[in-house]
Amino acid sequence: MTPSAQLMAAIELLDAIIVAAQDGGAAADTIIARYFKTRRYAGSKDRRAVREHVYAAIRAFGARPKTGRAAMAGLAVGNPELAALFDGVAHGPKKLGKNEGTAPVSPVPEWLQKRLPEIEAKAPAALLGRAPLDVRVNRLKAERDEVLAALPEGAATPHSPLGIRLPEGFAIEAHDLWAEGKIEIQDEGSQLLALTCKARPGMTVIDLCAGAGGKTLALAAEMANEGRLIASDTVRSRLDHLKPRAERAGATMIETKLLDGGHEAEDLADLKGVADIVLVDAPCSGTGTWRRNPEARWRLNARRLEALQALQAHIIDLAVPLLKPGGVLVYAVCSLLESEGADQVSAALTRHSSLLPQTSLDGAGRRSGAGTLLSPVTDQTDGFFVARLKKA
Ligand SMILES: C[S@@+](CC[C@H](N)C(=O)[O-])C[C@H]1O[C@@H](n2cnc3c(N)ncnc32)[C@H](O)[C@@H]1O
Repeated sequence: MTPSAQLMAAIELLDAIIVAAQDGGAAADTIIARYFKTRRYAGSKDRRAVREHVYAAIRAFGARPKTGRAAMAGLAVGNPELAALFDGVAHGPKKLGKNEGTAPVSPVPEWLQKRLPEIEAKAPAALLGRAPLDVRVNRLKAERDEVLAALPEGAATPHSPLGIRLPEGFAIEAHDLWAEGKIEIQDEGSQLLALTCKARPGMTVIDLCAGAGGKTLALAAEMANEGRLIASDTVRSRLDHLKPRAERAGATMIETKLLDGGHEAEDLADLKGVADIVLVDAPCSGTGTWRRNPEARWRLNARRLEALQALQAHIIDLAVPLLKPGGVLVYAVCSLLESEGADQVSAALTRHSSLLPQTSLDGAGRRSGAGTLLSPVTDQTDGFFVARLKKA
């Protein structure tokens, strides 16, 4: 493909990604993969170049652009090399009109800028930079020193005792260590969050919003496969992904429980009062994970955020009755917004007088209300809020 044809492909893809973000359709990565499936003539260099255009636009524009052309024309402002690719020849985009293109204003949507903590609001570039590749050593199968010796490209993560940081783009899934289940791809922030649960062998632990089980696997390793570990979620396909991952990791103790959204309390009735720990890794805005998922900014709006906050409170209320006396609720969101973190916990403490906040995350992050906030700006992890609440 010529460079201008690559640009045209990026414009077409951005059109599809913009519509999908607006209508809750497929993720950008899925749209890109589908696009190239039907265009076998595009080689790996073409794919890389097109992807780079697409993600440069997604990272630069906090607010969703109107069209793919508007996005790329905006990026071309002050970039004569890119502007020259609007050459009007076959398979390329037509020439830029006079004054066409508005440069991106901010990588953070205006309505969200005001809601971010000051530290993050002042450093939007760090929220949208490229994330390193972190892996967690699976204690069920290996020790960190042994894995570090086999991975000279890696370095121990600063906070998690199980983490190894690799250069961005490192092909870890092609490595024997991954195939053997000795390591799992997991951001250091997620690792710390799982460790904050302090799950131990013999305990009963419920991972209430388990998804595909990233944290469940970490909990199984902390529990050395002894005790009870229940992974629940309302989406079957997510729980289905957990099975092969658990097999690879040698995590044999996990029970899965599919919940019927809206009727979760009935589905969880048999677990009332049994849990030493309930982890609520709640659905959220994802404002802490823009480095990996920058397109999330184009999907979020104030109404969606409000709905997520209501769901978070609902799931906390489902979790509390599952705790035994002395049990701990660990509430977490991959968000930097106080409304989903500190405020959510403060409201939960008001609703549930049996809960008492405990210290979470020694040595990493900063205090945020009754919990701790990890941030890409100050901790070089994904952004996470986490709080430990003990039931009297
Ligand atoms: C942040 S994700 C969890 C990620 C997962 N813990 C991990 O480490 O990979 C939130 C999950 O909550 C699930 N969820 C949404 N509503 C729920 C509900 N009412 N009860 C339980 N889980 C729910 C979503 O399907 C989603 O998988």
